[in-house]
Amino acid sequence: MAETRIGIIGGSGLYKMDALKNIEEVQVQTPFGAPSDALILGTLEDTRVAFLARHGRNHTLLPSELPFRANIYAMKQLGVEYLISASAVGSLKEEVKPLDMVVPDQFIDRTKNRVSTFFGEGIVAHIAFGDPICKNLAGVVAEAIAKLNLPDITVHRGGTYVCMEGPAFSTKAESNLYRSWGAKVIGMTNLPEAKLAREAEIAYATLALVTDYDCWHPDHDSVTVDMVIANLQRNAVNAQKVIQETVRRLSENPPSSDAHSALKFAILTNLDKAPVATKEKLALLLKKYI
Ligand SMILES: CSC[C@H]1O[C@H](OP(=O)(O)O)[C@H](O)[C@@H]1O
Ligand SMILES: Nc1ncnc2[nH]cnc12
Repeated sequence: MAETRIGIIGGSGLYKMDALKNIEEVQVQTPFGAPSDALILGTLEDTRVAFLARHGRNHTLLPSELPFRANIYAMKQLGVEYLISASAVGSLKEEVKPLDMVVPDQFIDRTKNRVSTFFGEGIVAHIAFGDPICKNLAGVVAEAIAKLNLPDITVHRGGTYVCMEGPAFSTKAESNLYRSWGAKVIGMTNLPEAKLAREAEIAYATLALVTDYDCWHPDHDSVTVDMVIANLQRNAVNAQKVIQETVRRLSENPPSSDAHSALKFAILTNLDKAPVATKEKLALLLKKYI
C-alpha cells in the first residue's frame, strides 16, 4: 500500500471528498475497536490521503458516542503524520460570521464523558498539551485558505475552540460565559481528537467552519439544526477546496512538528517492567521508545 502521511477527518456536512481519485475503502480494526466508518483511501492532488467521516457517512454517531481512540489509532496504523480536522462550529464573536473559517490554536474542555487517552492499564504517560494544535500544520491550513481568496469569507487565525459535551446546544448563560472567557468558537468534537493525535505523535490542526452564532447573539435566532444544515452544505464545498490546497502544500513541503516526538519525555512508566499485554496493545505508539 502506498504511503499515506495525510489524514482528513470530515465532520458534520463533510461525509466524503468529491475530488478523491483511485478510491479504496478499508475496514480498519484497532486495539480500541472499529472507527466511525470505513476509511477511504485515495489520491488528492497526486498525494495519498486517508479520509474518515467522523460521525459515519450517514451521520449516525453522537459526539459522545464517537470512537475517538479507534479513529486516531486507525490513522496511525495507516502511517498518518498530519491530520486535518474539518469541523462545524458556532461563533462566539460578532466578527466571526457564519461561513467564515477559523484555524484555532487553543481549546477549553467542557466535555464530561470522553475517553481521551490511549494510556492506562499499567503504562502512564503525560503529554505536553500547552499548544494543543500543531502551529506549523495550522499555518499551512491558514495559508491555503488565504491563497484561495474565497469570496465573502474571512479567515480568522488563532482563537479558542470550546469543546462541549452536547448533544444539546448551549444555554445562553453558558454561551455568554464562554464569551466572557474570550473563546472564539464552539463545537463538540475536536478536543479529544487533538489529545489522542498528540499521544499518537500525529500533527493535528482544525479547520473550523462557522455555521451559526450559537445562542448568545441578540440579532440572530438561537442555533437550530436547520440553520446549521443550510450553512454546512456551503461550508462543505469550501472545506474541500481548502483541504485540497492544504494537501498540495503539505506534500510539496511537509513541515516539522513537535507532535512527531510528543512521547519522547512523556512516558513515566519503566517500559521494561510494564505489562506485556499493554505494550502489545500500544506497540505502534511505543516502538520508538522500547
Ligand atoms: C450539526 S451541529 C453539531 C455537531 O456539529 C459539529 O460536528 P463536527 O465537529 O463533527 O463537525 C459539532 O461538534 C457537533 O457534533
Ligand atoms: N453552536 C454550536 N454549538 C456546538 N456545536 C456546534 N456545531 C455547530 N454549531 C455549534
